[in-house]
Amino acid sequence: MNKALICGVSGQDGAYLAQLLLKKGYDVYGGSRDAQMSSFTNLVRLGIKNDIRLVSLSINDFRSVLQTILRIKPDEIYNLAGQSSVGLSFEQPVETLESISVGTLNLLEAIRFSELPIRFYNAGSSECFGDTGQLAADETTPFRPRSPYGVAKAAAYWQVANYREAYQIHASTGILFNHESPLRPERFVTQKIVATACRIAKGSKETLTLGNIDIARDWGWAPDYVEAMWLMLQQDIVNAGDYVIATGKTNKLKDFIEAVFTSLDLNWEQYIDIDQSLFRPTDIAEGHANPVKAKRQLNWEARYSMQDVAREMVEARM
Ligand SMILES: C[C@H]1O[C@H](OP(=O)(O)OP(=O)(O)OC[C@H]2O[C@@H](n3cnc4c(=O)[nH]c(N)nc43)[C@H](O)[C@@H]2O)[C@@H](O)[C@@H](O)C1=O
Repeated sequence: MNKALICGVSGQDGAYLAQLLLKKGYDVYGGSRDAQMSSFTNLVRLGIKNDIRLVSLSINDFRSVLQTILRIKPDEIYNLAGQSSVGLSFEQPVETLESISVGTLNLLEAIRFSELPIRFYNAGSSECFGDTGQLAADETTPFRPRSPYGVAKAAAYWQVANYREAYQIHASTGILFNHESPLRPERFVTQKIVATACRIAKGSKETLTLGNIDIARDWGWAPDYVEAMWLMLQQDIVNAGDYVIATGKTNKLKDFIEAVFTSLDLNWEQYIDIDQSLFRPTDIAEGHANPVKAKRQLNWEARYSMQDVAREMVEARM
């Protein structure tokens, strides 16, 4: 039986990936900073909490990483741990850099030290590209991050690339564009919109207070994206590398808002408030992606459009 260790199992992607690997027959170990204290609500919601071997693991602490790897001897490690909010990274830049960049380095260094044939997936991000204007970013597009989060993800990306070249480790970074689901917390804009709209539809007298709604993103469906992570680690070592994962379609945030409110028979323009304090010091105006390498190499394609994502998220709440 293949053994997989998911670092950051309590988050949206960790939970869906655990579900996928269990279905594929893996023995799944789930790492979380304090496994005794965490309630693992996402795992409970998917009904898989009791099927996962939960372990306390702080990827910022090399001793903790090394001991865990030597004890479990996993075939595959998925690094989904660390700060995930771009907005919060402006408030907590040091924690962001440490949890993402130092955390990834600790994992790579422990894999190298263990001399085990472990395959490694690293959660990268389209935030690394920064603003590419109308250009659809692919694996050759230079990074110009515009947030502490993007800077930290870019550093982790280069660490992975270096360990792959220098030590022939089977290591890949998935450069994932935005991907959403009912497990998204309200800190992210899609769930904030869906949760507020659903409350209004049920009679709440609130407004939806947002920051910059003139942005555009490539929004996909998280359960689709965890399949791409797994596929990267099933490649021959020559194809271990970096992959842009996205739908290839960009939508305005206003279109997402409209899709959600219209599905609830509401006119969104009546309920929106703009709060300048929610604007980020620097933001990405539009994100465009070209995921053709993933299609060609992994035979992976996004199945859900932005409209499908909006519908599924609303249905899960109503
Ligand atoms: C690829 C990338 O994807 C995600 O990062 P994100 O794109 O920052 O996601 P978000 O949902 O926080 O913001 C999207 C956009 O929406 C704008 N926006 C307006 N008004 C509000 C608002 O009220 N809240 C929030 N959160 N955003 C707002 C905000 O300014 C930004 O332009 C993470 O998964 C990350 O881990 C990741 O890697």
